[in-house]
Amino acid sequence: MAAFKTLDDLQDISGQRVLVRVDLNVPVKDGKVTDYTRIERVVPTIQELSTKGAKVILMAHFGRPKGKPAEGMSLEPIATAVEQVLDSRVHFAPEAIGEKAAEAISRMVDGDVLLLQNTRFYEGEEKNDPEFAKALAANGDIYVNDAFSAAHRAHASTEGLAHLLPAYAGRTMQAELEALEKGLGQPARPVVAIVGGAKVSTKIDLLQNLVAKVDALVIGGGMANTFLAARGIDVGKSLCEHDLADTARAIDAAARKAGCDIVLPSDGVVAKKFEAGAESEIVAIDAIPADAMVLDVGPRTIEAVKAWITKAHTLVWNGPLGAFEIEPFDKATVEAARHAAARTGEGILVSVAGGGDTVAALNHAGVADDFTYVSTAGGAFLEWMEGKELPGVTALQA
Ligand SMILES: Nc1ncnc2c1ncn2[C@@H]1O[C@H](COP(=O)(O)OP(=O)(O)O)[C@@H](O)[C@H]1O
Ligand SMILES: O=C(OP(=O)(O)O)[C@H](O)COP(=O)(O)O
Repeated sequence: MAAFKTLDDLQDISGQRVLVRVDLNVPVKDGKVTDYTRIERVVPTIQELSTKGAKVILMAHFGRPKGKPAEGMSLEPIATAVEQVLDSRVHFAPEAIGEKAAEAISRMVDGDVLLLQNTRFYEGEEKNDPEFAKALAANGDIYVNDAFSAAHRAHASTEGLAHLLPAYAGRTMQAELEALEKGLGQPARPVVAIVGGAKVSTKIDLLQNLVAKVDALVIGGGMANTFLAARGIDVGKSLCEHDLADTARAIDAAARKAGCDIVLPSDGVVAKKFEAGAESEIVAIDAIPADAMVLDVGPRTIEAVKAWITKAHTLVWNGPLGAFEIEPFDKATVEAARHAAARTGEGILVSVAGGGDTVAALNHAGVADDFTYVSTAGGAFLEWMEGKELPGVTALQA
């Protein structure tokens, strides 16, 4: 890994405006943050810069608002959550660029912390538009990227800005890369990956290379339905991206070629509604009712997943096996997590898990501290595992 500058290289920054890219894309339910891990992980960088007298200007995205303001995706409530964790005032600017942002920044005194509005409220962010990056850069003297979990995105705030201002890696960016290298640089075999969750279209391509790196790929969550459908199974109303059937088949073929076992659910827990208290039943995977959706893998699959964890010496995990936020659909994720934690405790398994919701799921299972390493990153972690370049990291090395 080519070196990048870190906060150790930043001397005498009192009064400087430091634009810090953080990942505040945290799980939220009924307007409340349900897992603070991502916020907690950026505290060291914020505090270090603030203590050194910098004006700390946080940039982040929240959700996928598609380039314009969207209801429920303002970062304003997240500023309050950051404030709680930091235990000191976090100001909020209702815009990320332009007059309102500049005005809020001009009111900052040394050591202040301010959060800018969701960068994805602007088309230029995801397009990595140089004009948008310039508009962001106009409000800063220095750029720090502490969002490892968004480093797989070549966006203006994660990549473009690094070319416009003196650029440094934050403490979390640094710690994540070091920990992943230490845990997974030379993984002991067998290596088992578990991939689940809901971000099917953005993660499915990663599996094509991942199968060459692991001995078994266990697929659960919404991701599994797309593979099952590609194999001709009727998944009813389940979360499924039918247009990705060819991609799923190509991954199946790549796995066969690489000698990687693909492990798909043999049974599922289905319900007609995705809500607490919804009636659910366990069905064989080829007997999913047309009007129901699979919200968790079933007990036979849980045993198969646990058997793979037992065989493994290294486990990489992104994406819950089911919709763990709602009982009883948390069962598979909780059981697999507890089993992996126990094997880790016995010194048999190196377990590395990542992703905003995956971390929340491990916290829900009460085992986040029992894994070898828990990354804040999901997609970025998988891309790192694949050996792909992460644009947000590469830009810091330029
Ligand atoms: N079978 C399923 N159907 C619908 N949603 C699911 C299913 N399994 C898991 N999920 C959802 O996937 C979400 C997490 O996915 P994702 O964002 O990809 O994970 P991460 O944030 O850890 O990278 C959770 O909110 C969970 O409810
Ligand atoms: O939550 C994130 O990624 P993750 O779900 O892979 O952990 C990051 O904030 C990136 O978000 P994105 O996948 O909408 O670009």
